[in-house]
Amino acid sequence: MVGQIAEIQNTRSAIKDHDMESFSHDIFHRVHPALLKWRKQYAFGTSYLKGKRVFEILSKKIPELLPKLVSFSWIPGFRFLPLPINLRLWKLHQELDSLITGIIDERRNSVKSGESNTYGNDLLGLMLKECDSSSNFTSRDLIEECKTFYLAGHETTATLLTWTLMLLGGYPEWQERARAEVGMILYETLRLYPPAIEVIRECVEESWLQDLHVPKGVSVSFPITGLHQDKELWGEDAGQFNPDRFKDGFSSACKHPNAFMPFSFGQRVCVGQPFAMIEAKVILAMILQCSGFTELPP
Ligand code: HEM
Repeated sequence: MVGQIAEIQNTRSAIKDHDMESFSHDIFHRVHPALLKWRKQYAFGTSYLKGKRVFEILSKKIPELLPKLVSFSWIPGFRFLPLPINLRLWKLHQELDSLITGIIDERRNSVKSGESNTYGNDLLGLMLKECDSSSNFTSRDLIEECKTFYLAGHETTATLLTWTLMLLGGYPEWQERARAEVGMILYETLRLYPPAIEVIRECVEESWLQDLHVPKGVSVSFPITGLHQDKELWGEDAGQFNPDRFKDGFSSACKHPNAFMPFSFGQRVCVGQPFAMIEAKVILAMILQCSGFTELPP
């Protein structure tokens, strides 16, 4: 039992750290050597080990400072004061910028030096082409987009997989069915434990949400977890793990088509959604194929 939990925890830390070397030993090598080629395909054309410090800053170092920063956020102009916490934050941002600039420059230089004749067709290559051909997409935008992708594509899928393994440990009957119905299981996990627990939107014009007045400029938070576990929308078993509710698609799983929104909705819907689902399905299929874990302790 302890071993099974340790396996889940190890998998989480392997996924979370994006330490693809150890991850490959745990998962790829034990499953199918043909899958090893996937280790070479990255959005930024560089190994995750190179991006490790970027991940560390975005998902550990900056979040560590957040509680303190939030507690001072009511002081007008606080973020501009050269206090130790702000200095630390600015330094981390500087380091982040120079790491990402390094990755971008490396790609630019490979074309300049003739080592390669195109920027390539991965995410960074496509963004670089856009940056060179459009005045609307500046080098600053490029750096910020890279940061968004590093952050948005990292913690979310790892969290989804962690909760999926937790739930499969708690509901062993679903481990067998998972081989055929992995999609439903992932959706049900996303419903119960959405990695993004809320989305925030600024109201650009005075609006009414039924009888709730929302003045222009006010930020509105949509609590995704609350929406996903609302009994009025999902029925009395809203708090239970029941992937079967998705067997006929989203529309029949719930009373409102937009009540399931782990990837948000509308114009700013997650651009990584199809990628994240494929990534999660492949990793889960590989884990199920090679792991022997069955039940979690009561
Ligand atoms: C289970 C995995 C994931 C979940 C639950 C998730 C969830 C979300 C949500 C809720 C948003 C909207 C945030 C907002 O509007 O405030 C979002 C945006 C975004 N996501 Fe994901 N995401 C996941 C995986 C990924 C992956 C793998 C990538 C990249 C490879 C990615 C890239 C992005 C980007 C770039 C945005 C910003 C889109 C925009 O503002 O136009 N996400 N994601």
